[in-house]
Amino acid sequence: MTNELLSIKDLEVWYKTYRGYAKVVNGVNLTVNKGEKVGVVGESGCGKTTTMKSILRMNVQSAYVNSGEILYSGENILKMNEAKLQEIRRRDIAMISQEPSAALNPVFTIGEQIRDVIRYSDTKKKFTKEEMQSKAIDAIKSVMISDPERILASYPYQLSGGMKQRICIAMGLVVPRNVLIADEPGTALDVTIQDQIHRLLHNLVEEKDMSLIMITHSLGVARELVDRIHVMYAGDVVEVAKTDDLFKKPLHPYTIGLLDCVPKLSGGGISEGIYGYVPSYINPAPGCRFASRCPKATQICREQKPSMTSVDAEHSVACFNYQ
Ligand SMILES: Nc1ncnc2c1ncn2[C@@H]1O[C@H](COP(=O)(O)OP(=O)(O)OP(=O)(O)O)[C@@H](O)[C@H]1O
Ligand code: NI
Repeated sequence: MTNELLSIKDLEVWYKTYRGYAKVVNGVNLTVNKGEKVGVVGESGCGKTTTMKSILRMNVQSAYVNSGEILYSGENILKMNEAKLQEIRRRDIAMISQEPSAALNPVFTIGEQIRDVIRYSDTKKKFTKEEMQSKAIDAIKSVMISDPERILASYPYQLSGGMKQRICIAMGLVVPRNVLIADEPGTALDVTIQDQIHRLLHNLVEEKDMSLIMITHSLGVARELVDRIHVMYAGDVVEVAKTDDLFKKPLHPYTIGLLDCVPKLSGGGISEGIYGYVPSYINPAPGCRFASRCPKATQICREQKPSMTSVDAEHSVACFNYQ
């Protein structure tokens, strides 16, 4: 456990809504080791972004952390003062948003924005203009964009969606950091570009020996990119395993349903997927949140929340009736 760099413990995040609290994140546990690539996989609305935004305390005002800890190098980020939190954001952990356009400021050039990231990464050191420009150029080149000078002088609206997403990656990597959180980079893009962006991210993270938390809907994408997978359903982590083990021996009925959605080269038509949808987070039913959609649900599943059980050293599942 000495290798553990970031760990989320029993995190609960609720949103205040006019109908009452939406109890979205329901006691999530998640760990990332030094240099490890971890995936968080689950369908839309299951709380991936809410969980990830909690790490850097970037959730909207109406989000409320009901309980839990987020330990980074042993210190609880949720309890840090503002100055310490800023330092972590500038130097330790970067997050690439699901929406690149929202992450870039429309009134500043790309160059101005990248130079700001460099400038504030070390407030004691004074970078010269030339130093900052050369770092910015290297960052743009590293994400496979040619003509970096022109790009640095451009405004976000002058760039394509794929370029903006690359710029966001460049901004996340321009300062050496320990952890990169990538929230579905590429969802807004076509599949070929998405794939290129995933590869690029994977290679850059490996080159710099950073840890990666990759959020995605798709187990297929996670399989290509990460060492270990956390499967998330309706605010709960329901299964954690090394990527290969998860594919060889999926245990949770939800994971098995998700795997049916991964397209197979051998064909076999379109799978049925998982029937139903993520339940409401306002006044959620007791018990396992997957019970209403689960082919294996029994009485106990509707009454008690299953806790995480280790089946192997590195494989755990939260289910009363797993395979
Ligand atoms: N500001 C908010 N106020 C109220 N509810 C919210 C707010 N933001 C998100 N939610 C709700 O929290 C739940 C989880 O949303 P979240 O964005 O974390 O899911 P996600 O897993 O990242 O989904 P996606 O894959 O579509 O990005 C959803 O039901 C969503 O409607
Ligand atoms: Ni999301």
